[in-house]
Amino acid sequence: MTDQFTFKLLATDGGARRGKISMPRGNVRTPAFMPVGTGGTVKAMYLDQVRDLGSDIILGNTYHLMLRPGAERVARLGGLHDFARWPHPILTDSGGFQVMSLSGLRKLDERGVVFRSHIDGAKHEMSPERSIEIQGLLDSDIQMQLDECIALPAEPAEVQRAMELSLRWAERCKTAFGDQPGKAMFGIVQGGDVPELRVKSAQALNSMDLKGYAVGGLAVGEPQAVMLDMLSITCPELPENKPRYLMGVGTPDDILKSVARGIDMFDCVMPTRAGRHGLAYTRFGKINLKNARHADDPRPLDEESTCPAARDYSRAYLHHLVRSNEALGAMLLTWNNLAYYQSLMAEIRDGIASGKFVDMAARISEGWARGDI
Ligand SMILES: O=c1[nH]cnc2c(CCNCC3CCCCC3)c3[nH]c(NCc4cccs4)nc3cc12
Repeated sequence: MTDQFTFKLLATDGGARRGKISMPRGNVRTPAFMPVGTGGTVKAMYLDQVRDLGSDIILGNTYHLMLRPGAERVARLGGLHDFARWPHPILTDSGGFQVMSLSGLRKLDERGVVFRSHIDGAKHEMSPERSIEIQGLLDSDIQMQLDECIALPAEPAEVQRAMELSLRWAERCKTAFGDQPGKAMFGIVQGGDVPELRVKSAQALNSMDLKGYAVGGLAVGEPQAVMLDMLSITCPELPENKPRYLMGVGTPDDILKSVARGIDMFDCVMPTRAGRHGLAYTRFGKINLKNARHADDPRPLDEESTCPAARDYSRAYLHHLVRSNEALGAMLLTWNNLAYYQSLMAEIRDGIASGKFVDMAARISEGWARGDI
């Protein structure tokens, strides 16, 4: 048990890192995949299942929770951990990214973002200070700075403006967060696909001596090669004794290639959202259970999996559930997908610890390419 927030680098293998984040509510083995818990729940899952799959930490969704049921109400009810019955670490985002992608009428300026709720149209103001206050009311263990993430491609001048605004907001978030020993506030590196802006953003955040660093502004429409190039430029500028979180990433292939470039933490809606849309992630690649070719297939998704959803149900049955829009279809495929992602992360952690990351990554990628699934 610890009352501090610490990161320990346990092993490296090329650019890949094996580490451990220690917090009062528990430890996070890195590289880690963080399931997205939107309204304090990972959709279509019980949180006990999420935990049993090997998830050390989940994401709380600040934008949704501040609108409904409200951050002050969650605080009155004891904070998000008690509210959702998840006693382990929670990382909350600032809410800013979803304001930009979910809410209607919005205005962004130096003070922050003014927007209308997509639920009832009510007007809300989100400043860096208010975002940190909300994340504190949720009793979040890792809080994210408010930032401005712009879609790519974008004009370099626009990339620079958003990056410099995000740096000023990082300072304000650091001040608002203050000194909370068992918790962390992570800065977010911006700079789009412009190398010198990425370096400038990383170096400026570095000098703020934060407890962790996210790489933002990626997986927003650019090709994977551009994303990977930006990681190769950004990660070396970040302190090696602090965790690095690549926001919104990604596919299993994205994760393998990003771990190889020094990333420790990932979040992505893909495994959960895809599960609700009939898509199964397996070690043989993706399988779309909506496809009629599965209608008579008695095989499970993966008979060697330890996850019942992958091992015990025929593809024919899963196809039937998905085609009939049965809730159990979404439940079983979400369960399978998160189990696959967490098994991939466990294999990655073992590969790094045994100095076999490159061979392991090659073997995993060949499995996806096998086809005939
Ligand atoms: O610079 C960024 N700053 C802040 N957030 C970002 C996010 C959201 C990460 N997941 C938040 C979760 C919080 C809890 C609820 C679910 C989201 C990104 N997601 C992506 N790509 C995936 C994308 C998803 C949608 C459009 S692009 N790039 C991102 C870049 C940034």
